[in-house]
Amino acid sequence: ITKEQQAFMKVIVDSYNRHQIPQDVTKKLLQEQYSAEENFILLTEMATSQVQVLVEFTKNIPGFLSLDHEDQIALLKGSAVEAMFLRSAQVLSTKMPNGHTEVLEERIRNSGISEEFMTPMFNFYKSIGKLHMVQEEQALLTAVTILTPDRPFVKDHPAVERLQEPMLEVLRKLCALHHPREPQYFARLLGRLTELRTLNHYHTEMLTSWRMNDQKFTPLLCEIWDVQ
Ligand SMILES: CC1(C)[C@H]2CC[C@]1(C)[C@H](OC(=O)c1ccc(O)cc1)C2
Repeated sequence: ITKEQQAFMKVIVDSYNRHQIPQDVTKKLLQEQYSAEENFILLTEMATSQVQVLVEFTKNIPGFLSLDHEDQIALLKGSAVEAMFLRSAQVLSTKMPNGHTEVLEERIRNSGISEEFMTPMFNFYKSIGKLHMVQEEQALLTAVTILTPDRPFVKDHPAVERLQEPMLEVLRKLCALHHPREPQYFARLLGRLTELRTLNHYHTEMLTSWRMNDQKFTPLLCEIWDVQ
């Protein structure tokens, strides 16, 4: 990894670590009582703070703010669900003190999300956990996901590709460095991005089923997912 690639990576990793989910959100997971409404409110807080963290992280991706402004919005809206699942998969499979993970899983299971969405979501968490990604890989994989050129309404594809390519190159080198005995590790990481895309569909279903039961989202979530 060259000197400038190291500097490039440091910007992304520091930003990824700086913008963690506020402790008060995760702390509440253990305290609040245990009804479907309470659980939904907690998940709403969690999702809202994850979107805020996503926006901050994205702004620090080298070159992102020099993209066309409408394309910046299109990339954020197009990747929000995937980035959220990626981050919560990492939080769930690594950072959570044990006991938290089970509580969070239980709250997710009892928040009015339909069962058919649960399975693919928890399968994804397990498949991410099994990869034992290091922090740099997590940060870069999230940045690669955000800089996906073929999101809906993106006008200047080549400009996004020019940002994503160096990211992929650094990620490839990182994988070889941290997983020397698994030559296919990088390919497996990118395979997770394909699995992530399927979750977009389930997520839309989940939002719709919540709306049916007249559940309230926050303005930020309404804006990023064009609901209400
Ligand atoms: C862990 C998750 C990624 C999984 C369950 C909670 C999440 C933070 C996310 O919740 C929402 O998207 C969501 C959207 C709107 C809302 O009011 C509440 C949650 C789906």
